[in-house]
Amino acid sequence: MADAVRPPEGATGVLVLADGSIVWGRGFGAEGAAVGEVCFNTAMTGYQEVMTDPSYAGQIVTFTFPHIGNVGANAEDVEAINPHALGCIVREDVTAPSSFRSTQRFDAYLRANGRIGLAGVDTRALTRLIRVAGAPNGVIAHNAKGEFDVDALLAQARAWPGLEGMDLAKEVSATQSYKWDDGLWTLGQGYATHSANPDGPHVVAIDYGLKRNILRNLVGAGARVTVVPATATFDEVMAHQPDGVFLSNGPGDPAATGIYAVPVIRELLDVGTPIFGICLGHQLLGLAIGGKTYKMHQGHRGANHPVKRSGDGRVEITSMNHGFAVDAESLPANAEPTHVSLFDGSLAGLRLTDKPAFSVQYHPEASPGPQDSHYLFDQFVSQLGKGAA
Ligand SMILES: NC(=O)CC[C@H](N)C(=O)O
Repeated sequence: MADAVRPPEGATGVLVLADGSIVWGRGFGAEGAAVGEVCFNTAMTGYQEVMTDPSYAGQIVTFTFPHIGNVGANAEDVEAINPHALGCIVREDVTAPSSFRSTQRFDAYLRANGRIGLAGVDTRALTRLIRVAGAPNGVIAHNAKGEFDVDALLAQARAWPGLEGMDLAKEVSATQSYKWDDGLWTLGQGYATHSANPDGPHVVAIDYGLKRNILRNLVGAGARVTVVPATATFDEVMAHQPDGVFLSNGPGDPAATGIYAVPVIRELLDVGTPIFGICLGHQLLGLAIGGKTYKMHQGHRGANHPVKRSGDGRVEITSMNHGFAVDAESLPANAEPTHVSLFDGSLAGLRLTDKPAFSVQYHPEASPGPQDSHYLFDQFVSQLGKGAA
């Protein structure tokens, strides 16, 4: 590679894919380079929630919606204290924020948090490439002087092992347990926060990379919540005397995280603890009961994914963010598929027929996204009894 890799005039950012594709653009946010899997998200709102969702650790997000950054950034719409996605790729340059809730420009927010942006990209073409070829590994880089060593970036993209087999939950999880006391009531168009019901059932949430809005919804449904690290043992979970255990979402390959998570979940199932899992938590429950997970071609990431409920045939519009899935064919006889994706027929929910455990592949906490599936929090907390709201 020689002349072909000189940046075009004005290019201050680049995406280099492991297949040798080079996408030039204008860098924003932090300068530097980051390697990961390049995926796309079709949501039209919620870029800050997406960037801070720990499930995106190890990933670079292409937003298909062309105007990203136009409502700025604030301290309330975060799903974790810092962004976890490595960077983002967008069509239009980030503009000055137009929202009364904004406290900072989105590009300044990314810069302050060490995350790289790349603007001016034909995100439709990139999305088509990902759809056809599958989510590629790549490097996103930003240099204000437009100086890039493309050969080195390509070597970095090719050397990255990929998400398959990677346990990232341990890296994003809390390392100490803590109580969560911030609940959420949805009131028509808006919401109000409130403290946990001191007499509510106690939910212990295992943090594989959890989103704050899940905790708000658990408290909103009437629970008291204690969060424990991903590596908590069965005894450590039980020491909190849970009425129910929540298995969180999170990044990486469920099979890799399952090496330490599955034995704990199996013991919880054995003693009959009620369990609710979301996304990675759903995949880990699937593995714990003897099912298998697989890497999807390009995954599901967006806020308008229809799933069908097998119970009553109704359709829920859901928020999704996953690149792995539980193989429905691998489920044992005591597991019933409860939801299925109407986009590709993949498994979107399951429940056990002989134990109080259920899970969904999608994100019922609706952040960002539709609220059709909020009922799952009530379903979980109300079965725990003891004064649930
Ligand atoms: N949101 C999540 O929990 C994602 C789960 C898993 N890391 C996947 O990509 O499928």
